[in-house]
Amino acid sequence: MLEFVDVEKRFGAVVAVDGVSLTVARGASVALVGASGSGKSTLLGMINRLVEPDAGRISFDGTDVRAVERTALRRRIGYVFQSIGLFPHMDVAANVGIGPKVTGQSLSPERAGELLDLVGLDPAYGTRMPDELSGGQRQRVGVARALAGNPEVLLMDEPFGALDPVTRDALGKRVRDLHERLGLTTVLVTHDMAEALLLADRVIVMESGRIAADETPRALLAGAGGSAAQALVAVPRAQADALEVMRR
Ligand SMILES: Nc1ncnc2c1ncn2[C@@H]1O[C@H](COP(=O)(O)OP(=O)(O)OP(=O)(O)O)[C@@H](O)[C@H]1O
Repeated sequence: MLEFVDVEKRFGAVVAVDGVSLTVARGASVALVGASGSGKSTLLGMINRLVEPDAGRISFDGTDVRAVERTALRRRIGYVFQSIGLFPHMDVAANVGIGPKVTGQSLSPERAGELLDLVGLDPAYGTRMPDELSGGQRQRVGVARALAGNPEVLLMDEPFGALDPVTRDALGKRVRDLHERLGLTTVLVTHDMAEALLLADRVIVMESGRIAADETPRALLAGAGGSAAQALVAVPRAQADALEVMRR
């Protein structure tokens, strides 16, 4: 579904993405993890042309993304990010329908309601204004908005970063469920290795713009992936061990 071939992106002297080659199969659920500044968001943003590479090629469903018009590409690729950026003067239903509206279509209230239901929000929230929602509810609206164009791919950049742990867990599970039900190909950027291990089928660890490891959660938990990956896995493992000791 997605292919990167020798992709490079520089910002002045900084090499944000340094010769990445990668394929993502249709239906895969991939997490991108790594330290701050390792190039995760830049790599993600090149898929829907928020960021243009300096070298290399990115294909979506077999076509070079540069050959696809940006609005057409973004209809097929839903995008959710941390500061979700709902339009404050538009109600929730209008915010959910903003993508189709940009391409000259309109979303019926029924469809907006269906999308809200899909992300676990009461369809009656469609008439609320964004400032009448909690942070978690706003993120759910962001996911509904990303799904409004029936995308094949869902890109998520730290979508749960600002949420409390309980809401974060619930929304993570909901997104994983939607991934299955809608047959999406999902790429999730997260700082949280535990989240990556629990939600994705494949975990890619970025380090200084390169792929340091590309493993299944099971392989990572069994010790694969090298030192950078294992340093990240050590954090949730140590927490789980500490809790287990307290329980005894
Ligand atoms: N628009 C930009 N202009 C200049 N430098 C940028 C820009 N976007 C990213 N960078 C730089 O590129 C590098 C990679 O940034 P990127 O945001 O991709 O990392 P990240 O792994 O997603 O980090 P974080 O986890 O903190 O979001 C960093 O050094 C960053 O400062």
